[in-house]
Amino acid sequence: MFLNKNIVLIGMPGCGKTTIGRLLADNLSLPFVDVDEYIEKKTGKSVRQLFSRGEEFFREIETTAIKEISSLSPRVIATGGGVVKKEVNMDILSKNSIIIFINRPIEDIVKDIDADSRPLLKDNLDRIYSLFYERYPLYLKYCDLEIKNDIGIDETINEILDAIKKGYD
Ligand SMILES: Nc1ncnc2c1ncn2[C@@H]1O[C@H](COP(=O)(O)OP(=O)(O)OP(=O)(O)O)[C@@H](O)[C@H]1O
Ligand SMILES: O=C(O)C1=C[C@@H](O)[C@@H](O)[C@H](O)C1
Ligand SMILES: [Mg+2]
Repeated sequence: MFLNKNIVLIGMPGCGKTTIGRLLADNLSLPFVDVDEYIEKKTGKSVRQLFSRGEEFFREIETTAIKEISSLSPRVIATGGGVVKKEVNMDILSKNSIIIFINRPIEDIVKDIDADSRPLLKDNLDRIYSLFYERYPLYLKYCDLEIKNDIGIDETINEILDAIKKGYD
């Protein structure tokens, strides 16, 4: 399949963006970029270290990273869970791309998630529910395609590939 657009994955922390993104990129023979990993490589600091200087500090770096990454296409881009908090991020990402919301049941996310490595959830895993209620409408608003990740990873990837082939509507 020939694609000249970026595929951008959005969704809650732990919904499967990185895992699915890597496999999808392999399948489509496209480069894969994970925004959190790009930021860590570029700054030489962990997301947790950057967050310790305040969320706003991290969000500025995130927006710059998104500008840099989306100027190169086509590729598969896995975003950080909070990317939808700034409209400017989504304006940049929506250019020449298919935005896919990976919708994984919150109960499955809670089972898997390593809260200690996540600045917004550390010491308060319950916060994931409030993040979910805040962000769910934003993920829906900004996506071109919503894909449920409620069975296996391979099934989810096949659904994405089918939807892209069919023109995703
Ligand atoms: N459908 C699924 N079945 C089983 N395990 C899954 C499924 N989807 C995701 N996972 C697992 O959930 C964990 C979180 O996935 P992943 O790290 O890809 O999420 P993410 O959206 O990139 O999270 P983050 O916001 O931390 O970047 C991984 O261990 C992954 O293997
Ligand atoms: O959900 C969030 O707001 C975040 C998710 C991670 O991917 C990181 O981008 C960071 O920890 C913030
Ligand atoms: Mg990830």
